Amino acid sequence: MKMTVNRIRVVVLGSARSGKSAVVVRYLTKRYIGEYSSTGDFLYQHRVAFDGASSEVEILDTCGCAKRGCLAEHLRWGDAFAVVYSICDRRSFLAAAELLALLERTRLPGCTAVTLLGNKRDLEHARVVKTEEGQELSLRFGCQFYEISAAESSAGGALAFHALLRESRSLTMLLPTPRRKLAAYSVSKVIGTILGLSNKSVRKKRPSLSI
Ligand SMILES: Nc1nc2c(ncn2[C@@H]2O[C@H](COP(=O)(O)OP(=O)(O)OP(=O)(O)O)[C@@H](O)[C@H]2O)c(=O)[nH]1
Repeated sequence: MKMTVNRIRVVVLGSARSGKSAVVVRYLTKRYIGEYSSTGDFLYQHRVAFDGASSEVEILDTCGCAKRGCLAEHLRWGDAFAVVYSICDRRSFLAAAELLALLERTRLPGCTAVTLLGNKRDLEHARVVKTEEGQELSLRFGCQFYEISAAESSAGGALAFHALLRESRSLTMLLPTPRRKLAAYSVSKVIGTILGLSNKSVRKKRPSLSI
């Protein structure tokens, strides 16, 4: 049987040092590497097969210090979003809440797969964000929620990414093409309005690095 292939673009957002790169690399390679460059965005590409279909997945690991203009581009570029915070850093949790609110304002409701990831679960002794707070936040924004540890295991992150990809693919199939085009146009306009940018400045600029 011939498999159909679709493309899913995932954007990983969150504060600096919340563990975005560790989570992405753990998911893609099953390995944990302690330190990563935080000087720019990284684009990874891989292919996954599930439910009898194959997807070309592009994962954009964003730099936590990204400027607002970059954020607007990222929001427009992505089909699905993983918002990462550290359970040991309340500011990263508050930043995650702001990102979810921004996603809600700039994407058409019900058309975008989003997951909230509370990372560094292995550091229980340093926890400052309760599991219930993550659950409540995800309920408020109607997104998925997982607490994971990139350092400890690859299972939690893999579960979270697969669930995100599955939801994104289902949404793509449900949404007829003309509506998808309309969604992208509207999103670009809304972001431009919120951040005071022209349509031109939020056009996709593809990061150079890929594996
Ligand atoms: N204990 C523990 N440390 C982690 C975990 N995930 C990441 N770290 C550490 O947290 C620090 C930041 O991780 P990064 O993956 O670079 O975080 P980032 O969000 O990509 O950071 P920026 O690139 O600055 O935005 C590094 O020292 C990682 O080793 C985890 O699950 N547990």
